[in-house]
Amino acid sequence: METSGFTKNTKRLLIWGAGDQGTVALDCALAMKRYSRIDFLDIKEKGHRQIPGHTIYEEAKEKVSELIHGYDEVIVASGSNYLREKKIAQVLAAGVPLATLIHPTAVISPLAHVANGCTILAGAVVNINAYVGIGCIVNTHAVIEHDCLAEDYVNICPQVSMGGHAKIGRRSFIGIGSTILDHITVGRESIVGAGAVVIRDVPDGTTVVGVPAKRKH
Ligand SMILES: CC(=O)SCCNC(=O)CCNC(=O)[C@H](O)C(C)(C)COP(=O)(O)OP(=O)(O)OC[C@H]1O[C@@H](n2cnc3c(N)ncnc32)[C@H](O)[C@@H]1OP(=O)(O)O
Repeated sequence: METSGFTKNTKRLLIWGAGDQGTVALDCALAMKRYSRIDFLDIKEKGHRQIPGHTIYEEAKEKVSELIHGYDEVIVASGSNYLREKKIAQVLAAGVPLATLIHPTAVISPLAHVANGCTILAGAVVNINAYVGIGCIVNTHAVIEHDCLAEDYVNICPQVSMGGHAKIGRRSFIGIGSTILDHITVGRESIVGAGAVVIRDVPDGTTVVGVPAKRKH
């Protein structure tokens, strides 16, 4: 697991995205007691939101690189897998470290791998030999069982359960409360609807819903 050197309350964090995912990231970062200062970056149209105690900087293209260099770590907080990937690429290109936010109540096996830029929320479990790629969201109380793979930029919603050896392809979205049986693969850029039970492999670019999950027409 990469935690980029735990030091209490000394680092400055920039959260890129001040929407719902941004405030959830703030909550997680505060619980970690790792950051001395936490601010936001977002586009102006959304900028009427106030988050007391935290500055929301306007996201102007030409200023992004300069601004993020004023912080020790950046987390990209967007529910869109595409936007997260795009913005993470900008952060990496600027040479600023990505934060990895792991809520203190999440249980991560020391033998699991959580890549940089992930947000792992309260009560989530990542079990032994599981691998979670760059920029994933593992939401509240999701369970990623032993030997699972979540490729880069996956969004795993609250209360999702993945049985052992299940796999989720890059940029897929796994809806709230769904279950992926052990040894099942969900392809890349696929969507699993809320509450679905996935009992067969899902091809790339496919949306499935229901119990058992079937392709949505
Ligand atoms: C912290 C957070 O809030 S994290 C976010 C949590 N949110 C989620 O997990 C939402 C996940 N999204 C869904 O489940 C969505 O319904 C999707 C992506 C599967 C489909 O969305 P859309 O393409 O907009 O589908 P739409 O609402 O038009 O429904 C199309 C059909 O699929 C059915 N359907 C849609 N979602 C589901 C579902 N989860 N389970 C079963 N059937 C479904 C609808 O009933 C409808 O059926 P009909 O044509 O027979 O009437």
